[in-house]
Amino acid sequence: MTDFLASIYPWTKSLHIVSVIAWMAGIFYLPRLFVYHTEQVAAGSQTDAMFQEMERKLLRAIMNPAMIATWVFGLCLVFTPGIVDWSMVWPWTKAAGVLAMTWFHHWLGKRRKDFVAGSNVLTGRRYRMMNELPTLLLILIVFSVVIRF
Ligand code: HEM
Repeated sequence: MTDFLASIYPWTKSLHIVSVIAWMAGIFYLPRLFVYHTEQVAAGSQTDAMFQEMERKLLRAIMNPAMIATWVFGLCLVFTPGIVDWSMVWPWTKAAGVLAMTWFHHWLGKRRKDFVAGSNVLTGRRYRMMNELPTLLLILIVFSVVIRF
């Protein structure tokens, strides 16, 4: 199995990076939609329904599959021989960043359901602030995996 993973390594890594890009596109865009949804849209209006549809499609059609693909290809890289040395610091900081990013994804999913139920209580400012979190996590993850301290 590890020989097989080693033989497909360039493919796994390419697919990992492609999935990450798709996932991050959604992670940054969905909270922006929430900001506009909160600040510009009246509950129950036609625009409200349109925003809910955009948010649902973004999460279900792009973000969920991209997150799963990132995890699958990322774990294949973890099990590829010679890639991860757990005695170093970077795999742990990367893992912490990735787990926090996954938590943020699920937090966004719950907030989407709030809009559907008409029970969103967060302000646009709050969504803007939360949007800083994936930026910080992205920096942590990329520095971990590239600098390899
Ligand atoms: C979801 C769980 C994830 C796992 C298990 C995982 C695992 C890995 C591993 C083991 C590598 C090393 C490959 C190598 O050195 O050849 C890697 C590479 C990489 N990962 Fe992840 N990763 C995950 C998520 C992410 C996320 C969320 C991002 C960005 C936000 C990311 C960005 C990258 C990048 C840019 C590389 C290429 C680094 C390089 O070639 O120098 N990964 N990943």
